[in-house]
Amino acid sequence: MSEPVKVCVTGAAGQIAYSLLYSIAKGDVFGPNTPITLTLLDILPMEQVLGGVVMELMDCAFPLLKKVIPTCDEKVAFTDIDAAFLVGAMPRREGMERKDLLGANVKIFESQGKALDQYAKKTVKVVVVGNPANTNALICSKYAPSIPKENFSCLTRLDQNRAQAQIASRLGIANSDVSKVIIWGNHSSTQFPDVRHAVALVNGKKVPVPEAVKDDSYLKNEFLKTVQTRGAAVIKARKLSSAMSAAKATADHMRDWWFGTEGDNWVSMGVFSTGAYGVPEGVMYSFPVRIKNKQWTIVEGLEINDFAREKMDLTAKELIEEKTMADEVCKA
Ligand SMILES: NC(=O)C1=CN([C@@H]2O[C@H](COP(=O)(O)OP(=O)(O)OC[C@H]3O[C@@H](n4cnc5c(N)ncnc54)[C@H](O)[C@@H]3O)[C@@H](O)[C@H]2O)C=CC1
Ligand SMILES: O=C(O)CCC(=O)C(=O)O
Repeated sequence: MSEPVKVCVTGAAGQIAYSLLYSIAKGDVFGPNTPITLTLLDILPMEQVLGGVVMELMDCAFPLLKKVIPTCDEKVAFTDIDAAFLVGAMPRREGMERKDLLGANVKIFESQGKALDQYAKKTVKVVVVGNPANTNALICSKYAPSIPKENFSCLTRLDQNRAQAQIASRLGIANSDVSKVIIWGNHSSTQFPDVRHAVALVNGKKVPVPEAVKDDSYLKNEFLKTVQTRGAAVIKARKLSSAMSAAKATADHMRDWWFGTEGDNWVSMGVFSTGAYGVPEGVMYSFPVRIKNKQWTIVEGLEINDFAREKMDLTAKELIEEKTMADEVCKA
């Protein structure tokens, strides 16, 4: 067996972590032969709950799990880690937009950015889940200048999975028979779920999704709205935000970053924009990426029509506004 991968999960006493820790410890993310040591960060009032999570992890008797360290200290949580799942943040409640969380959550990511900068390996891979995820990831990276910007990302895989599942259900095919769905932009209700380049396997044949669905109006309206507002719909129904699906998507995100994407397939990740597809530089924007040797590259050359351009610009505008607000919060 190889050396253990050192993994930190923040918000470890919360609801997403409850599912995510199971997946990580079982080997779904770093592979079935990779031992893991876990540091679990949460805040002091959650210390007792965190203790319960540690007991349960122990009682699972996972073969790969070598050590579990619960802590409320960022130094202990981040020292020498290889991968960070930054989940810990306040979730929104009914009636709120995710950016309403900026005031409360952005400071967490300023502090954790500084701590990652000081204590984590420079090769650490960071996925930010806590909302507003794109802007939190941007702030975290800003305050960790010694770690390459490419090592920071935010979760839009849940939106990708939602879009994929909607199309599969519409076509009556398996989820795995839909690929190359793209999420552009912010993990918010302005995101642009784009299936113009997506492919469906129908009766053994690969067909472009728009051709298979045969309903442009559905794809431009109902489908878009359903994916954009899925988080709010779950909150309305559960009175709690998505957790199982968020954990599954987080595990998918890091697994693909760790092991790479297959063939010419791509996945969506929020990453630092350097201007691809006319997206403004300096925001964390979700793009289609291919991954090799733990490095992502944005898929080039996809055609952007007027409809897509408008949607992509709208979500970029929101991210620029969030960035300004976040910088103000950090200055205060
Ligand atoms: N990007 C995405 O696709 C998704 C993002 N989310 C977001 O993930 C975040 C967590 O959601 P849940 O687990 O449902 O919330 P939760 O409230 O169940 O758990 C959050 C945990 O974070 C902890 N926490 C708060 N401040 C912290 C700090 N400074 N350091 C470490 N831990 C801290 C809390 O004590 C709590 O245990 C929320 O912001 C939610 O909106 C949720 C679903 C999907
Ligand atoms: O919608 C929210 O604010 C919480 C969970 C979330 O981000 C989602 O379900 O997409």
